[in-house]
Amino acid sequence: MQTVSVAESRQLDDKTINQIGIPSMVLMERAGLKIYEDMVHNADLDLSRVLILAGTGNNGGDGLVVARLLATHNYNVSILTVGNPDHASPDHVNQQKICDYYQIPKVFMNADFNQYTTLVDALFGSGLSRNVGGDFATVIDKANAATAKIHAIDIPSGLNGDTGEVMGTAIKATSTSTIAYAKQGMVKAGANAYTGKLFVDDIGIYKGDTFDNE
Ligand SMILES: NC(=O)C1=CN([C@@H]2O[C@H](COP(=O)(O)OP(=O)(O)OC[C@H]3O[C@@H](n4cnc5c(N)ncnc54)[C@H](O)[C@@H]3O)[C@@H](O)[C@H]2O)[C@@H](O)CC1
Ligand SMILES: [K+]
Repeated sequence: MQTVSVAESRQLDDKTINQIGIPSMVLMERAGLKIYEDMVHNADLDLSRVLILAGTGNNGGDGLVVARLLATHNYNVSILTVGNPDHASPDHVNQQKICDYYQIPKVFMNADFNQYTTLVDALFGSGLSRNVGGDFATVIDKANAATAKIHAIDIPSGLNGDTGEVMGTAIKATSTSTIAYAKQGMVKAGANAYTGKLFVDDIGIYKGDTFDNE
């Protein structure tokens, strides 16, 4: 399986958005659509009650697109936002406004995760930069202890995308939808216990200038 480092992944995202000119909200929509499709076609997941665990960056933004697509297809879905919304990324803010239009229910830190059949891990992706603590660690540990299965977006939160090390604590997912390429750390020995079944989603991120037209 072809893999990239976290830095390479971020460079490819940056090139796609800032040099090639595909707007980041378009990429986020495509990511959310693919992840939604991975989830609805994954027989391992029971989507009768879904909780989106959203950080305030763009990984959380992907999670909010999934929340909206589930809601507009009549799935029962709620959102738990973790972190300071005042520091949310611009795309996350836009996605939250769309979720507000659809009045997708919000729950808080005291939510009982055992009420849900599937948790979507959208806490951190390629932006993870230090060990996980505080509310993020509480939510990750509570998710892992819950009866619900977990579908992770891009990288199981807390897993180091380069080394596969656990940064304090990390989500143990049933399945992971990773964007464009798997990240190097996700294929290291032992990482499979965190990623579960891996889906690699092509969302139009730059992959090179040569095309095979045969
Ligand atoms: N439209 C886009 O820009 C795209 C975004 N994508 C998604 O965006 C993700 C990357 O998004 P971001 O760069 O916003 O980063 P993340 O959403 O991964 O992280 C959010 C923020 O969390 C903070 N943080 C890092 N480590 C922390 C810790 N231990 N405790 C508390 N806070 C911490 C950082 O300030 C970081 O900016 C990808 O993994 C992918 O899911 C992809 O869908 C590709 C396209
Ligand atoms: K994640």
